[in-house]
Amino acid sequence: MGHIQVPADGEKVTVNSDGSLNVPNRPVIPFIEGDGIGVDITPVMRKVIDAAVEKASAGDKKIEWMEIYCGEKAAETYAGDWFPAETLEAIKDYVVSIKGPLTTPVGGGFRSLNVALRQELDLYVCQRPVRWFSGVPSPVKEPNKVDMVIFRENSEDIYAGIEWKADSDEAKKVIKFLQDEMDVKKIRFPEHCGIGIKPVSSEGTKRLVRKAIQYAVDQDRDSVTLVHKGNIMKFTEGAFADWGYELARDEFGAQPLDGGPWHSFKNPKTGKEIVIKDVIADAMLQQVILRPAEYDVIATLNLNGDYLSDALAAQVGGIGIAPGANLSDDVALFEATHGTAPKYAGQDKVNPGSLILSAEMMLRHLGWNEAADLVIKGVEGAIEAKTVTYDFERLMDGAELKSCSAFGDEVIKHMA
Ligand SMILES: NC(=O)C1=CN([C@@H]2O[C@H](COP(=O)(O)OP(=O)(O)OC[C@H]3O[C@@H](n4cnc5c(N)ncnc54)[C@H](OP(=O)(O)O)[C@@H]3O)[C@@H](O)[C@H]2O)C=CC1
Ligand SMILES: O=C(O)CCC(=O)C(=O)O
Ligand SMILES: [Mg+2]
Repeated sequence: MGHIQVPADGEKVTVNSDGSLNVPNRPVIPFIEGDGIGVDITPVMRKVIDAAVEKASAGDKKIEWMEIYCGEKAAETYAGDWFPAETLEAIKDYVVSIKGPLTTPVGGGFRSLNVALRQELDLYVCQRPVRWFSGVPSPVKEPNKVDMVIFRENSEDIYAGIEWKADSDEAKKVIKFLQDEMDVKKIRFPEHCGIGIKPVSSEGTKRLVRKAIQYAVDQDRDSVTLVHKGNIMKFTEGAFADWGYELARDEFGAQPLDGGPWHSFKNPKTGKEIVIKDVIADAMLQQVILRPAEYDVIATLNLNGDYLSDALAAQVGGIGIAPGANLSDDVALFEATHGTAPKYAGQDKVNPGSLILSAEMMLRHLGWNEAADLVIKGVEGAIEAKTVTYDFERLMDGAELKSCSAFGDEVIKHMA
């Protein structure tokens, strides 16, 4: 049975044949509140975005929010169904949505609903910009040099969820197949061994790297770095780098630099050189700390991208201020990088910045740039005034501690 209440006054965002969006003045935007701190941050995000849209359009435009359900609230609403089909349909049908974080149990229990949403909707790009806002406390000396955009592959890698528990019939069968038919002798302890499979394809890699390079072209960026662990996982992570370079040559006319492996090509829009390079994932984690100015757009596989997202966020103040988007060729689902932070749930305490900035990305995606600019102005103003949530306050001298909702009000105040 349906539980989604469609707002009477709104209209759908639609996709034109060239992929551009038709955005009415009162678009219906589905939102998932989210588990844990979702109850705190989602209403604050909505209030901030409504204020920005109203101010930017002098009241001509308004988002018609439509609640859709996934996770704990879905289980309550849909008699135990954590992942209602109606929710998936709405995200597809309404084209642009936003979600709070959803809980995933560790070890046993159900698979990640966040990952399932990305897979079911083929939201193959996870785009996570990482930039510093002046005044945000950071553990590094020059956080202003961090300005990177992660393009994390969202549909493949070990996140595909092809794994079997140790001692299960399936794990035993796969191990026996590997030993008997593939001559595999390297499983160190085959008796009680869990098995996971890591699919990485040419198609999956190329569609992700294409988006990353196109972004570098459109946004006048200097480089795209392919991050991989190809020295160890040659046919998955190594192939990711090879296919990335191949795509850069075939579709963007990149040529090897000094005999390779790095490549470069001229940005057709600016005439400036864009370098395509690759770095091995472990080295990358120290490079981004020691030499952040050398990295710009990053294209990487699913697990590397997950690790890099939180690590890079720490350099610019933590995952309280780390936004993101999950994108297919036509559907967009915006979400913060962080999770449900259960110990803070319902306390009106955490930083709503990540979800607010995810919504800021959503406003730009809709073409509502004036409203997006106001959100940035408000966030910058609230941080500069040192009126911040606990995560920043504990690291800043002379800051005034604000609750989650009071920080949202500060953001709105500083839009003026
Ligand atoms: N996309 C999604 O929906 C995601 C869901 N998850 C899920 O969330 C659950 C909890 O995961 P966990 O590993 O604890 O990671 P979380 O990201 O939920 O929290 C880890 C820590 O990050 C800090 N943090 C997170 N969000 C904020 C915020 N808004 N403001 C300030 N600080 C914040 C807190 O640090 P401190 O303790 O220092 O204050 C918190 O304890 C798991 O079920 C996990 O699977 C995880 C990531 C993404
Ligand atoms: O799905 C989850 O529970 C975690 C996902 C995650 O960490 C991420 O997408 O960054
Ligand atoms: Mg993560």
